[in-house]
Amino acid sequence: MTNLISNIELPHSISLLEKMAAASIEKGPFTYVQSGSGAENTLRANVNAFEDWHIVPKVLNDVSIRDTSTQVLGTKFPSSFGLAPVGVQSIFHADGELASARAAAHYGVPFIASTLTSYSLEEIATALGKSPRWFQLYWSNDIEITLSMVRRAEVAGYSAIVITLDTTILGNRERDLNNSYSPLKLGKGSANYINDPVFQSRLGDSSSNDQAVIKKIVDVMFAPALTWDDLRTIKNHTSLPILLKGILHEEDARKALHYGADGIIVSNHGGRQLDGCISSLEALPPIAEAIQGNIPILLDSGIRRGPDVIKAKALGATAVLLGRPFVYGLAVAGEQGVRHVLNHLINDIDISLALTGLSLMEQVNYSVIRKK
Ligand SMILES: Cc1cc2nc3c(=O)[nH]c(=O)nc-3n(C[C@H](O)[C@H](O)[C@H](O)COP(=O)(O)O)c2cc1C
Ligand SMILES: O=C(O)C(=O)c1ccccc1
Repeated sequence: MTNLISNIELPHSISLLEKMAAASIEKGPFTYVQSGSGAENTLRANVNAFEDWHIVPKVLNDVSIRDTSTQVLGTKFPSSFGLAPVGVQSIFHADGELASARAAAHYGVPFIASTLTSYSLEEIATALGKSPRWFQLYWSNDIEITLSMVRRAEVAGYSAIVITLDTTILGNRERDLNNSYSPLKLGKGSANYINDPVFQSRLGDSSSNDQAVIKKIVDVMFAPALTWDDLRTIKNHTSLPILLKGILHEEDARKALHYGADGIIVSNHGGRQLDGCISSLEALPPIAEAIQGNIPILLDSGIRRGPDVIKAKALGATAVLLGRPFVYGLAVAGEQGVRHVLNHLINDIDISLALTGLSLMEQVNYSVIRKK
């Protein structure tokens, strides 16, 4: 790995940073973060969807003092965005999630730790100190492993569980297949399993055989047989709020309400799962209509700049999550690179709010946006 760790000036646009990341790390991991599934139609649609909406700014509103924050289930999002769960971050930088967690903590930006991390959820919690954190659960087909991870997340101070539902199986990522690149098979997303007492108890004699451990993780990590009724199990075993990630259909938004979800995340996994599926921003308005303000709605997939956050808020999102951009910062310069990306977006969001003619993010609504 050849991360550029120096005092060089980092660029103030994500597309330039993406190019630097491509030059900083090997082709396999770079393609892993950049690519989407199939023809990458949804990957492109996620970004392009923001061009279908225009902000209609207002003037003479005294925007001298501003507040871009929002609250989601008792967690403060200082700039209305948090970091999306991204697994296997040690393929981008040796410090992996510890670097991105420290950068998030520096700005008080909420961090969502994936199940498939390179460092354990406890190590990530230590890197975060008192900074806000949620745990993203890949519900295992072994329910005891699932519940064990939820218990560990509670103990380590995670204040919500995000259950990702769009990954019943992995999407068809052609460019990764062409590179024969699979971080999981390299054992890069194993930390939460090998540190789990229930998972360990499942290993028996094979606990010292790395390949056997990886195979066991791959065997248990997803649960394609899951149904809505299974959500009751988790609600019976934790008092933490539950958010459902990967909702795109308004009927599912209604079901989420019916089954007692505390929040939803409108997401297509950054165009990495079903290619050809709807962009997150296009999916948002009917979902906001179905939810009627009953529970918070987060959105990810395609957020790159401050105006994107204004548009998502105007169409009904409470807050948004950032995926690839912070990973590009991580690949280029570790914690400092992630800090750079966060600082840049924090400023861009503040500037965008002021120039929309509003002083509070909570004032952003449908009246400041128009469809092209
Ligand atoms: C390298 C990479 C790894 C990811 N790993 C996970 C994961 O472990 N769990 C999860 O729920 N989503 C995962 N995602 C999806 C993100 O949480 C998020 O939905 C997506 O990146 C948002 O789109 P954006 O990259 O356009 O911002 C991953 C995304 C990337 C790029
Ligand atoms: O790549 C992903 O989108 C993802 O969710 C993931 C993360 C780590 C390992 C395997 C899949």
